Amino acid sequence: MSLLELKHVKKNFEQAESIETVEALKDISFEVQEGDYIAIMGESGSGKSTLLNLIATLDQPTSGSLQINGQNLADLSENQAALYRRKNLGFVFQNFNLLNTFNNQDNILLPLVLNKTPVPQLQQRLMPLAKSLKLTELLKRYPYEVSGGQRQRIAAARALITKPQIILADEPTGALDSYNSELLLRLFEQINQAGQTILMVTHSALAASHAKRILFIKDGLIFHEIFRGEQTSEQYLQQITNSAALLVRG
Ligand SMILES: Nc1ncnc2c1ncn2[C@@H]1O[C@H](COP(=O)(O)OP(=O)(O)OP(=O)(O)O)[C@@H](O)[C@H]1O
Repeated sequence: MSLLELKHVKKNFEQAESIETVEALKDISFEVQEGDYIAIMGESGSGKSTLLNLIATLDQPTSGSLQINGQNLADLSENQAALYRRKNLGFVFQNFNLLNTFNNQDNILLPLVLNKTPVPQLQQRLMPLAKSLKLTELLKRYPYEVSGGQRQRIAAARALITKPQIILADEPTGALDSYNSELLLRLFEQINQAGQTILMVTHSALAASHAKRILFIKDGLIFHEIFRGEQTSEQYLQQITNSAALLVRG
């Protein structure tokens, strides 16, 4: 059984100011296996965030189905969906909301505290993650005392600390310089090798080249798909750049 299965997913938005319906997703079908690392690329407005929001149960499809571990997401009540999100999903989104009244360490630990994780486990989970993201020195400081890139790394640590089965990342490196991007992508690779599944929306060919598989979305449809396979990093990056160019032209 696939971890995630989307069948003929369609999402329309009615616009308040217009009689026209926006067909954000027209007919999307694909499967995700446990341990996959998938990048989703596409022009602005092609439907990437809409797709991620449906998988996150933050929105419902107009038609079609989404199943996770064989469970149809449409059958979940609001409470069950909230529980599913907290237990199974980690969100690494650009608009990180860190709490300025908590120091960085408490911000990262918050999801574990909410899950009532036993206190001895808190530090055991925190320390390796803080080390990989080079946050150890910043733990006692407050979010407003660190840089934007550091804040984003803290938000990523908070999303990853529960070891979610699926990580949903929307432009996780969008606001990061190359040093911070590299740290985050290296961590994504490590946790993927350890078995966590990642779906990452990105505009960056370099970020996408860390994924094993890339879906190119155009006008609400999957336009093209590529796999890393046995290619070298250079060959893969070239293939991504060519595919992205095709997306604009095709
Ligand atoms: N809540 C909404 N109401 C109306 N239209 C929407 C809504 N959300 C998205 N859309 C429209 O759906 C289409 C897809 O938007 P989406 O945000 O999924 O694109 P995207 O590929 O993530 O773009 P970007 O790369 O710019 O973030 C766009 O035409 C957008 O204007």
